Amino acid sequence: MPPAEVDGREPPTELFRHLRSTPAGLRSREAARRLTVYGPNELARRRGRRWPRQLLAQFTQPLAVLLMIAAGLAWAGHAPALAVAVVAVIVLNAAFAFVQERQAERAVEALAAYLPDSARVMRDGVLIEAPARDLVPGDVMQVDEGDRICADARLVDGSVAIDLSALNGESVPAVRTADAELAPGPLLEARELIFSGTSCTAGQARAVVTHTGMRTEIGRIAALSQRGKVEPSPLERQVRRATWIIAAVAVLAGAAFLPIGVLAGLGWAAAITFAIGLIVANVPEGLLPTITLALAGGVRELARSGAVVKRLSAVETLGSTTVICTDKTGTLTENRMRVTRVWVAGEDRDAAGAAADRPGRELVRAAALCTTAHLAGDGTPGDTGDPTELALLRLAADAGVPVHAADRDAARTALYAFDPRTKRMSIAAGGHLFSKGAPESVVPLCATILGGTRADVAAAVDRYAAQGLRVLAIARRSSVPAGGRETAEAQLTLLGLVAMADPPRAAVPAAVAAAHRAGITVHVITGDYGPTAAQIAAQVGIGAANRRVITGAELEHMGDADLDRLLGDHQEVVFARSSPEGKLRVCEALRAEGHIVAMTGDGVNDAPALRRADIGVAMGRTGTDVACEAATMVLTDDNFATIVRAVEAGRRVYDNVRKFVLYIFAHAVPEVVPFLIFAISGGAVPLPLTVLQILAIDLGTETLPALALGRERAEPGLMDRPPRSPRSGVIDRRLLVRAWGLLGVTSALLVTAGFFWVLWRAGWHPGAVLPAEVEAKAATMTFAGIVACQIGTAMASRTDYAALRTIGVFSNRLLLGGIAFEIVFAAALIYVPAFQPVFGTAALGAAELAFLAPFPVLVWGVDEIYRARLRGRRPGPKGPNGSARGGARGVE
Ligand SMILES: Nc1ncnc2c1ncn2[C@@H]1O[C@H](COP(=O)(O)OP(=O)(O)OP(=O)(O)O)[C@@H](O)[C@H]1O
Repeated sequence: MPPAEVDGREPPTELFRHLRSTPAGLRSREAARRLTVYGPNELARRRGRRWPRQLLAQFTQPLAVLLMIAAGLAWAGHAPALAVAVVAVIVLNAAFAFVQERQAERAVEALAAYLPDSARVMRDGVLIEAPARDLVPGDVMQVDEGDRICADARLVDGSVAIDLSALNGESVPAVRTADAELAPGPLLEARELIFSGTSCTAGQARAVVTHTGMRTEIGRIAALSQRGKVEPSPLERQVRRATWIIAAVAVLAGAAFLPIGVLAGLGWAAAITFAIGLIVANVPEGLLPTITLALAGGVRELARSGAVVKRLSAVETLGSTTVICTDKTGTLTENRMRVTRVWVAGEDRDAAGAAADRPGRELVRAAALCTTAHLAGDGTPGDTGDPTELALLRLAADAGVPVHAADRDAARTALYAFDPRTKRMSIAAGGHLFSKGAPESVVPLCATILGGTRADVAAAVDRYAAQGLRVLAIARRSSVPAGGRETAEAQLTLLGLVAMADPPRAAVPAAVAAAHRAGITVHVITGDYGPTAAQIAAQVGIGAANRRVITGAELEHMGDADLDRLLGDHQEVVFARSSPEGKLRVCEALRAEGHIVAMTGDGVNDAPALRRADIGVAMGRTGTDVACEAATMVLTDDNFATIVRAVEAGRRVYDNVRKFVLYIFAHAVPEVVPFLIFAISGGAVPLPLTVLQILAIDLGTETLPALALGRERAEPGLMDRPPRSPRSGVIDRRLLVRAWGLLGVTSALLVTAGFFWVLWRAGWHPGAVLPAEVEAKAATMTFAGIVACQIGTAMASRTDYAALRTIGVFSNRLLLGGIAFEIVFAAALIYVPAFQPVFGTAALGAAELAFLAPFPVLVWGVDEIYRARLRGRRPGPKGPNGSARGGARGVE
């Protein structure tokens, strides 16, 4: 039987009774049973089908309406075949766009699975990490600074500050405490309650879960999670604008064709038909959904390689990243700390001999007591807590003075949590105060230094730091005066120093080098000590010879102009002992200089900088939920190398979008030129292409190769180029010149040659009237010629700069399949007798096919020459002045 409904405002003992739970939590069998009764702790997705409306929207969007008007005109103009064909265009496009958008949506929704929420709950008397969806009423959960709260609960121990902005829009954190006076009033203001959807910004507490899933306050308000909202990216907006411009040009061109066609002797009805055909052919209606799908493909691929982005547009921003500001611990390094040296009783020892005498044992014990982490098996199934503290607990265990978590926690009478500003933490136990933290923070609070002078301590710190070791000072006080943290953390006795190694991740040096080749500057912003951070930076190749180290204090005193000069100086900087404000300042200074900044962070205090950066990068493993919420991208492996991979994926997706835009644009010229010839000749030349043939190209032969180009692999040299300027549009002059001027004109020449060749062979001369079969054959030659040229264009579009052989002529299987389909489709229209009268085609003979055969190679070849010339002219990316726009060339 499920426990009684509670409102959570009862006193704890009563609440536990009602919920049939205890401060030690539920047994896992009972929790599993409750899960089947209450259902998973999730917010139900909006019910009801959305797809009918989404599908309908495809038909009511402006381009579809434009095409419908065209169909109506065709019908009114007694061209029913054309009207039906245009309606087919509309229906097929809508279906296509609908499917693509659904896929894109699904890709973003699926991301949630990569970032499962979890909570720490007591099960069978042990604190474990469980999926948030498994929480049930009666569970006792622990809430720490930075956690996202995933159920409504009543505090039973401790106190926390809660950011309730998701529920009431109030951005000032509210204090919630277990022993608050019970007072009537609105639920959200109850001082003993915490709510799902809010986050903990400070403190630590335990709470008993009262409501889960849709029964929580946020479930009731039905404010659904915003995660993964699909919003148009700058790229999509640009393409939408371009689509409109092209549609307008097509309509204008169609309208201009009307009088020209009539003058050429077409007659009004035929002229209108052709005008409509031109419009329908040139409106790039399929472009936008294809781009959305390409971005979604990028999102999916990034997620698989460890970078979960929250919106499609991030993929494209990533591609233009110019600066990465990374922290050190866990991102550049493995975050697997191991104490290697200690300084105690005036001497330097290795870890094995740390506790050889009494001062050593006292140091090691004090360090281990001043922790809140748990080693595996010591109250938790796996290691939990700060790796720095785990290293201290392990040191104590290995040195023979183990500190057990349960004894430690029982003995503790006060906890002054780690403060990233002061960089130290303290606890009180057994009448003593124990402090540990950064030496600059702890040593000044010490009245006594055991085993040496302050100068000895400073020398030891620098010696360790120069080896890249992280140094903690450990101190003790034999009394705990009343009066709060500041009074307590004074008059300390320094017991010694502990130095720990945290080796760089294996993949990082190569990733840093790749970032440098790609013209990206890497700054380190870390809480650690300058010389330690500088040593790690040197090990992974950040900063090379002119690496600058700026401490938090120096940054604070630095004026804006000096900071701008420092950052604009083409050198990589290590910001050590940095504060969250410092991080934000560096971020803003870089952005003001026009940089696209990717900034990592993990703590609650990093949230503002993560929000301000172009790409806020949170650490999925060790980062707090608050940081993950604020970030645009979450790394599931916390690895710096993944950021660089994500930049590469962003560049590739952007490149691929350009590839299919190029491909789709290129056909306009060979389609329009034959009409122009017909019109300019005043009808002396037969019509080179029927309207339905144009539509067949647009709809039938072209779509699959275009999609396949969106899946092209990275081009060699992709990461040897400087970052793309964020101001440059996806459709730039170079693209248009290449699409229309080069590929388009070449195709138009070939296609026209084919057309006239057929006429010439039949003995045609200007003004001559030929049999209908000959005219049909000539038009079919134009049609087949355009298809053949588009095959060449597809191959040419596969690379932007590189020669095709460097990526392999046959390496894009999808494209080969698309081309095969294109050929079969075109052949069907040409040879199937039932289609011939509809499309105005006639069978081509061996001679015509032989004439067409070189077309693809010629178009592709011309583009190969163009790209080869481009490569010759472009400054080599690895040249001495590799043109990294605004990027420091730290290491070459
Ligand atoms: N649990 C801890 N207890 C006491 N002091 C700590 C603890 N963790 C870190 N420190 C001290 O605070 C300093 C800054 O730590 P912080 O966690 O802010 O940065 P970090 O992990 O070294 O670097 P990064 O910002 O690159 O992740 C450390 O160099 C250390 O001296």
